[in-house]
Amino acid sequence: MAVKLYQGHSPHLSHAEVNVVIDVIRAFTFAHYAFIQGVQEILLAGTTDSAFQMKEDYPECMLAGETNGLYIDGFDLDNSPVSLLQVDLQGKTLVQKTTNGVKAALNALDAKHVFVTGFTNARTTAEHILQICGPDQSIQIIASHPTGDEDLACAEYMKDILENGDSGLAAQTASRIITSEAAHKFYDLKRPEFRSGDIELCLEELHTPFVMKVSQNNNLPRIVRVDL
Ligand SMILES: O=C(O)[C@H](CS(=O)(=O)O)OP(=O)(O)O
Ligand SMILES: [Mg+2]
Repeated sequence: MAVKLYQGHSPHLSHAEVNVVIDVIRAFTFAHYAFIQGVQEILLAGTTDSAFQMKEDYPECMLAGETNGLYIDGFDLDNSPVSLLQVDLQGKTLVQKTTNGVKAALNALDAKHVFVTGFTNARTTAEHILQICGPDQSIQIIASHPTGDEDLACAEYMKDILENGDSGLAAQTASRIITSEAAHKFYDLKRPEFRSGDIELCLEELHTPFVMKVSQNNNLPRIVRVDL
């Protein structure tokens, strides 16, 4: 199984059997918790304007996301997984717009299967890929933060599972996440808009029986839940 790692919003990718886009802090941890809270699907928006356009086209949907990590005026939700714990999203459609993960996912659609995950669903996603891929198939893992270590650590963790069947890197990966540059602001008391609880959720591997796959129906990329 050929597993290659990339970093950034738009690395030069070949066509592959599988692309996995990683965003630990916080886009795809947020998405994971949204599915746990019952969301139906998550449309991917590359810009704030396109998110508002989707809201016009689909008035029932809810807008979620951030600019520079902060809530966007006119959105229903920000990009905080903690904020979702009290929200019932049963049957809802979200539109998600974020700085790194969503952009990288929109640039990684040229593959037979496209998955997204944070650390919370990384092992489940890697084990699913082992089930669906043969030994000669190509897998590309994209760490979406252009310079951060959190997504790269998670990508290396998944690569280890894919190549060695298991990984003893979970604790080391969690340590790299919590000490990453992107995590610092969540522990800065001068920045109350960032909650340390978000990082705690980003660090906890969950054992939920589904993966998050990007479907490209009618040219509108969306994350859907695939039950295992
Ligand atoms: O919302 C987030 O945590 C980040 C914003 S920043 O890179 O930390 O400023 O966006 P994401 O697309 O989830 O990495
Ligand atoms: Mg991130």
